[in-house]
Amino acid sequence: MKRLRRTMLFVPASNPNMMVNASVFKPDCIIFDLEDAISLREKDSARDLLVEALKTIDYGDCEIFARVNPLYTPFGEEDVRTLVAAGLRNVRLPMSETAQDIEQLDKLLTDIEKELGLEDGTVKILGAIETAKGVINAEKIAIASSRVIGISFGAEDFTRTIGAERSKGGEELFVARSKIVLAAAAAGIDAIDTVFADVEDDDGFKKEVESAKQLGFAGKSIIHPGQIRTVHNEFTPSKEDAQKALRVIKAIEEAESKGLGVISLDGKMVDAPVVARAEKIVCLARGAGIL
Ligand SMILES: CC(C)(COP(=O)(O)OP(=O)(O)OC[C@H]1O[C@@H](n2cnc3c(N)ncnc32)[C@H](O)[C@@H]1OP(=O)(O)O)[C@@H](O)C(=O)NCCC(=O)NCCSC(=O)C[C@@](O)(CC(=O)O)C(=O)O
Ligand SMILES: [Mg+2]
Repeated sequence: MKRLRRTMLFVPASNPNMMVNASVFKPDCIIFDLEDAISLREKDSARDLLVEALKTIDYGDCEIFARVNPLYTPFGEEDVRTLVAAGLRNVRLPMSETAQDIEQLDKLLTDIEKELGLEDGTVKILGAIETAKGVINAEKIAIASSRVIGISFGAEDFTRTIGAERSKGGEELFVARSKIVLAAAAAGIDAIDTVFADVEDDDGFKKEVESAKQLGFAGKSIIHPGQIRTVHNEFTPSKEDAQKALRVIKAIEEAESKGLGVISLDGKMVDAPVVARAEKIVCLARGAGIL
């Protein structure tokens, strides 16, 4: 079954309280952060803490990622080596700007897997795109390695690199968000939308979540457990939609057995794209336990 990545909750890897409690809130994914939420002084101690957490805490069904430091920093390679040895299987690479950035990580992972006796390709990559250059290269980043299971958008750094302020309407983000969705769709991987930093602005957050769904993202990076419910509500089909999708699939199966490829159901045409959409709804609904 396809993994749901509706919510990816950032948790600073220097905060034991948050690290222990993160899965209680039931995000689909947890991203332990070693990059921007961690000061230079704490880089080594946060990595050590995360190793302990990976070895000792049961995070249940949550998919675990670590946002390592970029490989061009003094910390990146050490982060990847130490954490994979401790059991990490998903690396989020910040500041992914070119296919070469992903290829460099891919090669490092191949070496580490060999050293640890792991199967080649065990560790997956999520390419975090957060600069103008990264957005321009999104298609190449998305297909740079078979390890890439998704690409994400980081609007805080992106607006900085294009010299814009982040606005409530998000006009400055529109092209980049769409380009990332298209690149992910063409590669057959997930696109994950940006964080929304104002944890007290519920209305603004809801609008941004709605537009993320409308644009085609699979989910959203978030920074606070209070943001989980809004995202899950938007990205989970209702029971009614799921039942309707099942009827569509059943109807087309019956039609196909009679040699028909297109039919009418409740006065609406059902053809291949409608069926594909219905299958996606059923898949999401099953993953979320609705069906
Ligand atoms: C914002 C705040 C400080 C507020 O803290 P506060 O303590 O005031 O919040 P409260 O409301 O008081 O918390 C109530 C209870 O929830 C617990 N609780 C809160 N947050 C929790 C959490 N995340 N995980 C588990 N537990 C949590 C808390 O421990 C407390 O538990 P308890 O004491 O037991 O009651 C906090 O949330 C936080 O640190 N967030 C993560 C920040 C972070 O990681 N930033 C980096 C990633 S973005 C970035 O880098 C930009 C990017 O790179 C992105 C890209 O590229 O994608 C780009 O460029 O765009
Ligand atoms: Mg960033």
